[in-house]
Amino acid sequence: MGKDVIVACDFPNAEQTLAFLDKFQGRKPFVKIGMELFYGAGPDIVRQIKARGHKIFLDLKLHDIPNTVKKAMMVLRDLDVDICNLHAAGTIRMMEAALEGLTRPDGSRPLLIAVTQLTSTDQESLEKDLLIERPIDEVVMHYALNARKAGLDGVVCSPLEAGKVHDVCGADFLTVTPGVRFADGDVGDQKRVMTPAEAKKVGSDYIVVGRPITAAEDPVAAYERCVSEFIG
Ligand SMILES: O=c1ccn([C@@H]2O[C@H](COP(=O)(O)O)[C@@H](O)[C@H]2O)c(=O)[nH]1
Repeated sequence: MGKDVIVACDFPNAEQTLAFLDKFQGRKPFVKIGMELFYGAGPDIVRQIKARGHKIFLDLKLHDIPNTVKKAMMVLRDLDVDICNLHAAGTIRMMEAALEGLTRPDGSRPLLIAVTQLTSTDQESLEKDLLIERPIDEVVMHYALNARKAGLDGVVCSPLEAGKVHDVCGADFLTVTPGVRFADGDVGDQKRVMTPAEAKKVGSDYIVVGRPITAAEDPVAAYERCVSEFIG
């Protein structure tokens, strides 16, 4: 898998999502299906988008006891997506169990990546809300190393941490980075952000972009702007 822009399709139902993807007329952006769409439209939305030829990152961020996560991954593996994820905070054992569950009887599986610290978290909320009194990038590196130890393929982090994750975990360890905004854009609830051009400079493998594209007056032009800044 090479560098790419993943579009977060945070819509409440299949109709709005498919109408949005229709605007791309023949282009097949890499699609992220998150909780809103998956819970609103059900698993069939994965099959519908896959059948249209898109790659899919299923962003359900599992976080539970190892047995429950393993069993849930055994269900998700049959959806045939390209990337699945979970929270690294669930422990190394939970991540190992997830990997076991996601692996099909023939040995194949989607890529599995771990959320380190949500890009809506900053140093203040880390300390005050979560009582984690270490620098946020240190926490991200610790969770990334745990994910690598568990055998995962990479992490979700801010582009701010992508370079250091590669230094610590290796160039092949994937960095999938939300928290991306245009220089002239609204940050919203995101806290650790970079532009697509900055994410390219620091070596993010994938940028995940939602509202700057989905809420744009011309979503296809906004997508093209991301592609040209990030990939060139
Ligand atoms: O740390 C994380 C993990 C996941 N996300 C998801 O990415 C998109 C970002 O959407 P924007 O509209 O570009 O903010 C969204 O679906 C999040 O659930 C994240 O932002 N940060």
